[in-house]
Amino acid sequence: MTKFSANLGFLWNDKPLPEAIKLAHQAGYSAVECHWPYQFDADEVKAALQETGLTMLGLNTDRGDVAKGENGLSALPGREAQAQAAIDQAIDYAVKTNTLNIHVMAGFSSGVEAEKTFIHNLQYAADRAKLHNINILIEPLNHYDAPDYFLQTSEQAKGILQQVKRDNVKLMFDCYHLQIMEGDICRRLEKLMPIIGHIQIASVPDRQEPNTGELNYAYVFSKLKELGYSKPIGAEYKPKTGSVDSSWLTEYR
Ligand SMILES: O=C(O)[C@H](O)C(=O)CO
Ligand SMILES: [Mg+2]
Repeated sequence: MTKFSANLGFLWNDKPLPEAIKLAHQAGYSAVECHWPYQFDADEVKAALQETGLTMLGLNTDRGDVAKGENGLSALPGREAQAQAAIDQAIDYAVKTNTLNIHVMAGFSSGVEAEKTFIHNLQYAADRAKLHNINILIEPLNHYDAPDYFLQTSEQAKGILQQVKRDNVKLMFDCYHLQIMEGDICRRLEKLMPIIGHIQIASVPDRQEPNTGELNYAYVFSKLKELGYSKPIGAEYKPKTGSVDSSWLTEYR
């Protein structure tokens, strides 16, 4: 049976996070994940997780000054202090809510110095997260939604992970972004499985319910089953009608 995690950055994101967790549980999700939970009291989030029995699979580091267009800090040379403060904040929240993974956001940058900075900040994050059994994730984003984002492909991510040299830093394989940037999803899943920490889905190209669009997720899920992947898959999509309808879940379970 394929299990799914509700991404509460997109699903029920008009509700307070503790309420969204309960709605995800009622809708039949096996886990939850979020984007930036920091405005919500960690104790209340933890209580909702305990009440529902759901696990929070992931949260993101702060993006920086969003009004100025920032989308992460960890690959920005000269911003190490802020990037590491964002990592500390994420670890603190993850510890309080028993969250399993932290997505360290790179930001808009490019070049050798940006890569060195990203690797250095990832090592900082990995060593601190390890003390709490938390994994660090890095995620390539597609160049339509996040033009000039530092990390754009799984090949680039693999090279970064080889240089970071920490076993608790993994790839967040978002099928939506990687279908747009590289395609060949099933072969890539197979090849990259040893370094994959979490998988996310949405339809391509509209980023809506996964049972529409150019990617055949029934086939992708059968491939994941064949590969022995049994963790919940992150449903990170924008509901077509604006309100969440999880009836697509029954097609894949
Ligand atoms: O947009 C995504 O795919 C993400 O997973 C995210 O964490 C925010 O950029
Ligand atoms: Mg994603």
